[in-house]
Amino acid sequence: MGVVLPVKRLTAAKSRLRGAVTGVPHERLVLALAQDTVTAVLASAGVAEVLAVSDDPAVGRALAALGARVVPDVPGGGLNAAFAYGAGLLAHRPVAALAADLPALCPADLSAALRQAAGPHRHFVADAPGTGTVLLTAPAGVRLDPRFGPGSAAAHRRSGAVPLAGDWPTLRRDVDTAADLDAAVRLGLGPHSAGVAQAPTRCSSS
Ligand SMILES: Nc1nc2c(ncn2[C@@H]2O[C@H](COP(=O)(O)OP(=O)(O)OP(=O)(O)O)[C@@H](O)[C@H]2O)c(=O)[nH]1
Ligand SMILES: C=C(OP(=O)(O)O)C(=O)O
Repeated sequence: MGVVLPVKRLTAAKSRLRGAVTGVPHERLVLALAQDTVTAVLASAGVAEVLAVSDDPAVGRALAALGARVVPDVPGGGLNAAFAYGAGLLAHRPVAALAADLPALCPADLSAALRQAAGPHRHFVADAPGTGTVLLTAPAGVRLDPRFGPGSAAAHRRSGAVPLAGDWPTLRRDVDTAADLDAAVRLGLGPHSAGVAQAPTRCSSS
């Protein structure tokens, strides 16, 4: 499976999270979320390649250092354009589109979801509240057709993608707000976010 992760420019990304950790620059927190997400993805069984889509040079350097391939964003395209572009570059193999704001992600949860996503259909995993999407997959040669954004779980279902029903709490825990970050802290954070938020670490990513 090839995994595509989009990361906005750090100054603009995750605006609802701004100020969530007192004394920590916003850009540092957002980068740490992406670093922990990529670290867990790279440690997950079934992942052959990780492609980050970002225009931010600091994101590019940090994620490339972890082992991701990094390509620039689609000018003016937005989140779904970034996912579609990245998926197109990996279309020779099954593709997974993953939010880059999953700092509690454990490789075991992602690996289990990717195993269930095998087969001829597109699949998705809803976020913890059930309205958003954290993961969308497509078989090799099938258009990803991402519909991320408000109400994306219903939109992905309407588009024909099949919901995956596993528990996977660390996969479903995306972080958009300070309350989401608190919930992720309770699961245990990856090392980058744990350092930034001075919180406990999660399952081992290696
Ligand atoms: N490359 C790229 N990534 C994006 C874009 N928009 C969102 N993302 C990333 O997609 C993931 C999910 O982002 P969201 O939480 O939906 O969006 P956000 O705009 O960063 O957050 P808010 O400002 O709080 O709405 C994060 O990793 C973002 O950095 C985009 O236009 N291009
Ligand atoms: C983009 C999405 O979510 P959020 O902005 O809540 O991260 C989504 O769930 O499709």
